[in-house]
Amino acid sequence: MAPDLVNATTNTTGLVKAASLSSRAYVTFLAGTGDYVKGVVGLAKGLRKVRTAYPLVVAVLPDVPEEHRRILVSQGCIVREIVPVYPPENQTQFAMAYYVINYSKLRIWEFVEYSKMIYLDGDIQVYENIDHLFDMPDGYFYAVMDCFCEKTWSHSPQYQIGYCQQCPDKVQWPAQLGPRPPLYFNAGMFVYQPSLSTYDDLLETLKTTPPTSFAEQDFLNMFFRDIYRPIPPVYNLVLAMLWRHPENIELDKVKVVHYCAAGSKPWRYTGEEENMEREDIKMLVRKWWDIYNDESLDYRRRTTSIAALEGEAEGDGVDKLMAALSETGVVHYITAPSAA
Ligand SMILES: O=c1ccn([C@@H]2O[C@H](COP(=O)(O)OP(=O)(O)O)[C@@H](O)[C@H]2O)c(=O)[nH]1
Ligand SMILES: OC[C@H]1O[C@H](O[C@@H]2[C@@H](O)[C@H](O)[C@@H](O)[C@H](O)[C@@H]2O)[C@H](O)[C@@H](O)[C@H]1O
Ligand SMILES: [Mn+2]
Repeated sequence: MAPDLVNATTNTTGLVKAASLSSRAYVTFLAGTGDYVKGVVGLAKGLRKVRTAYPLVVAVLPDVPEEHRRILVSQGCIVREIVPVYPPENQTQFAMAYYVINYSKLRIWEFVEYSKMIYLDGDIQVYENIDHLFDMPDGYFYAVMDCFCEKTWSHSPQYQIGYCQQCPDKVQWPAQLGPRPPLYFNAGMFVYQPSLSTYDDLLETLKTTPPTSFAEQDFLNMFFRDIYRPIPPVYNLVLAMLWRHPENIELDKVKVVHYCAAGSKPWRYTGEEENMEREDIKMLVRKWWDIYNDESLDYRRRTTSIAALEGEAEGDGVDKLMAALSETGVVHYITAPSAA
């Protein structure tokens, strides 16, 4: 029988109590056979560097190759295959053609073994611990407000009149365009609660919602409009903010960087696209690579096998074993396979 991994904590009476799986986790999404897997490896190592208490779940589409899945498991990720989600038949011109696969992100509402999750795009890096976001009040959808000033928004009325929610007083929203758009979040990072009823509602609603330029990001903004609560941009720096709204950003306070500006994906960075020659962009790309290349951040499963502990506790029975266990606090131990 294959050994099974358990997390165990020793409580005050020293009894080893198999802890239920932590009901919180980070989650990201990986599709395709390309190089986004580097983004996810970087994210896994970055979360380890900031010593998060929670695992990283990776929702993978069926087209993600076995080799990529193995790499993610070797970096301590929990790999979960999901079935793709497609929007209803449409002639929509997505801002980026590949955005159509991003609707598959909706599957993460089905991960109900977790009570709360923080979703992070694979092109995001976490530079300071953000575990405290899990403690925010339940019942809301937390995310950072987006910016409408990049060319990717040129289809929108906001862009055409020069309105952006990041500076709502710069260009007044004209009454003839109807009510000002509700606050709009970037869907590269959000705090949410998995729920089967919400999941079913999302998929049902999707069937009758005409797709729009920003695909699942637009859809999620519409769906969660009533419970969306903005959180500060330090939790998801949409890079364009650096040149569109520098007055709203204090770079040295940023905890999470979202490499979503054209040409900013660190693993594809050439520095040729607009704004990519900026010193702050070069510094952020270097920071990403420093973590990606840091072998000390690679995952090492601490396997204190029972056999090894029993060796230490030989002749002293279970209490010595408990003592050995409790010294190390939480241990990942592999139960020795049965002799049979
Ligand atoms: O070929 C792809 C494209 C996208 N993604 C995932 O979908 C997310 C959203 O896409 P992207 O970040 O490129 O959108 P952006 O934030 O740049 O608009 C990525 O971060 C990845 O997690 C992926 O795995 N493979
Ligand atoms: O599928 C739609 C995507 O829309 C968003 O990306 C956009 C958006 O942020 C624009 O505002 C920016 O101008 C643009 O650069 C950026 O790519 C999310 O980051 C991504 O996760 C995903 O939801
Ligand atoms: Mn992204």
